[in-house]
Amino acid sequence: MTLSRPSSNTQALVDAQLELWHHTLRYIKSISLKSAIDLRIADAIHDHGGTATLPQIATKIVLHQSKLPCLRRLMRVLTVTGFFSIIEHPTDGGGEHVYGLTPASSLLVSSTSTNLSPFLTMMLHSVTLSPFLRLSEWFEHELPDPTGFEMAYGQNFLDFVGHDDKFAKIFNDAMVADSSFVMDIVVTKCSDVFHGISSLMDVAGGLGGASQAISKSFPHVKCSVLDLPHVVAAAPARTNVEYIAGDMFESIPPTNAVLLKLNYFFCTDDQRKIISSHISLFDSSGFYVTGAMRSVHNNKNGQRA
Ligand SMILES: C[S@@+](CC[C@H](N)C(=O)[O-])C[C@H]1O[C@@H](n2cnc3c(N)ncnc32)[C@H](O)[C@@H]1O
Repeated sequence: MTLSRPSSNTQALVDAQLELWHHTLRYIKSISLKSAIDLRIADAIHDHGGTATLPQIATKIVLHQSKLPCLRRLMRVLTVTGFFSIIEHPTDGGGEHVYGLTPASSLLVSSTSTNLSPFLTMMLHSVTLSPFLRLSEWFEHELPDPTGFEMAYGQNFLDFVGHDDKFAKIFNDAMVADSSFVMDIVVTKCSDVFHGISSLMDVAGGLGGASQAISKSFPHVKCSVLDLPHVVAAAPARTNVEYIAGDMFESIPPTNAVLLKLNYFFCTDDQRKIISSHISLFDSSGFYVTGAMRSVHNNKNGQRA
């Protein structure tokens, strides 16, 4: 039996359907990544010397034996997307795929200082993701309020973190992971921004990971962290960093330079305006905002320095 070729119209229709499927199922990439993080597959490969077969991975993770074929399918997704590499293919005579780490999955190995798993865990958590499922509903409401997050939970992101101990731990671990990763790069590659300043206020600086890295590399900069009282109460003792309990929406203590690391990312537009108005009150020589690996340095007149 010979199959007749589809007409160009039919082909276009089927191509369009395929494109829709691709767009619709794109989340499989993120969900597979989340599974790899939760199952600690990168650790399993790393602990096995950097390369491992499926049965070797299976001995290092929590997996029901009956799910081994399913793990193989997950690894297929994760290698096709380039997240893990295939070092060796099985031969005709049998054998197993040998999997290895890529530069991206190397950043999920928990024993390294560049481990970003906690940050991805927070970003792929159902608390963070579920408001996006209601994005179209958010478009029905008049600006400025509520944000998508507020619509889903009745409070803004930072308040939610303050009221939910379990998510707060996930969130704080995420911030510590991000700080230890990014600050190593900031203090070595962007050191010029710290010259010529004598004090720095890390506004909403959490447990102070960023300030500690700055203080260690630039001892001439007096670093302080401003955060909410319950966060400051958990801050590490005996560091060169001063911890100040306060509310950034009430006031920000005067300082030579301000660091706002990741805060703008989580603030509403109104909250950003309040913070900016506090900062503009004092004679600050620097205003650093970091988020999504971008860094801005403005002088007090708003000009880029
Ligand atoms: C996105 S985290 C950023 C933490 C830190 N800058 C970092 O990058 O690791 C937000 C921080 O804002 C703090 N925060 C929330 N509301 C605050 C407020 N009103 N005043 C001061 N800090 C606040 C939280 O406790 C949390 O530590």
